[in-house]
Amino acid sequence: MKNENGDENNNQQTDSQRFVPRTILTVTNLGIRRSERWLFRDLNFELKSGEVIQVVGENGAGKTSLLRSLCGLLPYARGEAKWAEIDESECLPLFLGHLPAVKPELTVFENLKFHPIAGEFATESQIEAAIEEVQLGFYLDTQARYLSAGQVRRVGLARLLIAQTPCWILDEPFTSLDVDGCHWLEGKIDDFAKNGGCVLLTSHQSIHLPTPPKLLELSNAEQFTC
Ligand SMILES: Nc1ncnc2c1ncn2[C@@H]1O[C@H](COP(=O)(O)OP(=O)(O)OP(=O)(O)O)[C@@H](O)[C@H]1O
Repeated sequence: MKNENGDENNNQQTDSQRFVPRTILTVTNLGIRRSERWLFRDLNFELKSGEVIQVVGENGAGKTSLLRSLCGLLPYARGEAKWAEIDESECLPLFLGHLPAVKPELTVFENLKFHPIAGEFATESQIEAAIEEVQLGFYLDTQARYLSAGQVRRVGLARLLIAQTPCWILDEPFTSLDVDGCHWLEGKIDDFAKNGGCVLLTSHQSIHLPTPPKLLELSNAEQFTC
């Protein structure tokens, strides 16, 4: 895979690395079909600790379908997606979808507390700290229905701060974020990878990290009917 500059890239592998690298996800000959069409048939890649991979491609190329399949939300038609074994104290992976899955009738706090993956091991003070960090402290007990689109996105992203997982799967996580929010999220992704996390994400915008993400390209041109 190549980075945004077109160079071969072993990103996030530095001398100051503070973790033992391991392969978190191995994708082999993966194929996904929607209706009567293959989106892709032979996708192969690995996601390792410390890596950030950005899935890119035109609208309809299959980026969301890929992420949802890897998280078990959409069946794939062929091939294999194998996750590493993880510690009991971890869960795998944390998926934030294109829509942030924030329940409007729950408060900001409750949306974190009752999230089945992120909320499982988090204490109340960790949840409150996460809400402060995404600048929603004032809205802690406010029902999410009263938040703006960017604030709803921030509730979803706050889950990243409390989840005990080595892997984030993020579908268009920058959607609705203001400029400061985008910078903040880029910083969080960079920190997470530097500390041994791995991130697979889609974004139609360039992501500015000290080491550019690897690019995984999907193409409409490879789609065909069957
Ligand atoms: N529920 C569905 N049933 C049938 N086909 C679907 C369904 N959802 C998506 N598709 C088709 O699958 C293809 C890939 O969609 P997907 O959402 O994965 O693309 P994407 O690369 O994420 O696009 P975008 O950049 O627009 O978000 C599209 O052609 C779409 O029409």
